[in-house]
Amino acid sequence: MQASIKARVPKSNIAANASFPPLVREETCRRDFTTYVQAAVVTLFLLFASETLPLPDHPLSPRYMSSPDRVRRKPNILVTGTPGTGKTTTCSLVAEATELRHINVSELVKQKNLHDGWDDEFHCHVINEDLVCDELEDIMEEGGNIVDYHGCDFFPERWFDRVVVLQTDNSVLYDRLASRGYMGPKLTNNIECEIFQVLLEEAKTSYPEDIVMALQSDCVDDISRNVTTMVEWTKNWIPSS
Ligand SMILES: Nc1ncnc2c1ncn2[C@@H]1O[C@H](COP(=O)(O)OP(=O)(O)OP(=O)(O)O)[C@@H](O)[C@H]1O
Repeated sequence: MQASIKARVPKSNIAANASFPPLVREETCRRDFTTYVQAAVVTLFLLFASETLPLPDHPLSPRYMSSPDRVRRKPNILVTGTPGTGKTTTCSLVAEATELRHINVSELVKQKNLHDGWDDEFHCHVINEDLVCDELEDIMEEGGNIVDYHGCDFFPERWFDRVVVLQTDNSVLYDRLASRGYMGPKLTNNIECEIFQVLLEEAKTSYPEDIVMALQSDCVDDISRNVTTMVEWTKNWIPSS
């Protein structure tokens, strides 16, 4: 989960330290007792100061340190699944009913150029996962988001309280994607992805199993039932203390 680690470190720190890894490693090996004492004093000072001072983006600043434990007042939901399974339709309905902020990652990537160019074979942008995580870090920490993307293993695990994987019968999905103009490898790859339940496996290996939920999305009734389930869950969600 390199992206998640990187996403926790403010961009400015990543840039500043980008050329230093060899030096840091050497210095670690050479540490003596005095260096440890100095580090402890600096750490204690920063911890004390963090209560009162608006420290800049330092790895020991409150922004960095409190991230994993900060209590969200509203939950974050990730809705994932193969393209065409109904993520955007479902998320926009849930967002309307709950006032969660709908984040369509594919749209965000296009709008903010969070990509490494265009893939001619699959006719899509090549997402830059680090840029996406950096872009979303602060709003995800606040909570109250429903994130929609056909992938899930690069987001930090701590962002989500519930991960929903939408699934669609292969023949239904084939027709849906074909009617959207998908063809060739883009069409077959997505259908294979659905047959082998790639997204469900990815979700189960990336998040605690008890927050991952698979929901069928073959017809309009399924959408309506799934929206009701997710709205109910959101309304009953209790922040962990
Ligand atoms: N359960 C469903 N029943 C009927 N139609 C559906 C269902 N789910 C999605 N559709 C239809 O399939 C098309 C694709 O839906 P949608 O854009 O919500 O999927 P998506 O998973 O967000 O796709 P992508 O990942 O490409 O953005 C839309 O025309 C939508 O109306």
